[in-house]
Amino acid sequence: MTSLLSAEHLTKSFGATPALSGASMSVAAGEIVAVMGPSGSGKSTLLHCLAGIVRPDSGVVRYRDRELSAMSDAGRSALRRGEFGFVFQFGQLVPELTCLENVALPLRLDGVRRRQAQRRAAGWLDRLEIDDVAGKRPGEVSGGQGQRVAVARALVTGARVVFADEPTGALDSLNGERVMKLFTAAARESGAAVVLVTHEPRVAAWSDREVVVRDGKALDLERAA
Ligand SMILES: Nc1ncnc2c1ncn2[C@@H]1O[C@H](COP(=O)(O)OP(=O)(O)OP(=O)(O)O)[C@@H](O)[C@H]1O
Repeated sequence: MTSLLSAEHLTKSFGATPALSGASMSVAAGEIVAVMGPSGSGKSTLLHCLAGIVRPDSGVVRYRDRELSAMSDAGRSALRRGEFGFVFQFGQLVPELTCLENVALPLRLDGVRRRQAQRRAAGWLDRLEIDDVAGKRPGEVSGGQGQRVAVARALVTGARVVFADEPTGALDSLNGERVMKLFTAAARESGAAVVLVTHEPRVAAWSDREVVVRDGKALDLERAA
């Protein structure tokens, strides 16, 4: 399978602490990949390098035909805005905006007119089964609803890759399952690839493939069917 996004032999240290020591992995278009491994093994650092947030000390990150590791900060920011979406453990929604406005925000930043942005945002809220929270602010909704808003916001611009770092880490298992079910269905429907960092096998079970990170190295595992 040709890869959409790949990391080859990444190394990254924070001071004297090595976070990555030769990590490689790849993601195909539309594929959902879970990145697993013990605490401190380098999962988040690998995700941040793949997403162009952190520049590795050595090694190559490629997205399509572009080498992220060789791009300027401005070039990587533009790529992130245009092609990538993000979901973190705590949704990181803008508290002053309604849920609908939060989902519409990336479109508004891209210059889409308010009415059209809100219409598209409403479609995503509907797809994630949270149209009832459209007019509420993030502080007025449950953790699971907030994470579904964050998923809608990550997908609304037509992102080709969504990076999710412990997206269900703050939820109980029932809500976590619900978020993963709707998240993976929405990503598959829009053809977005997902790179999902998680500790939890139940969350990883929603992926097509698992990559295990240990001591800063990544091991690609085929999912045992
Ligand atoms: N910004 C930073 N400054 C200093 N050290 C860091 C930084 N980010 C990560 N590290 C260190 O790099 C190593 C890998 O961290 P990373 O967060 O990538 O691991 P992780 O597998 O995602 O951990 P967890 O599952 O606990 O979130 C750890 O030893 C961590 O302490």
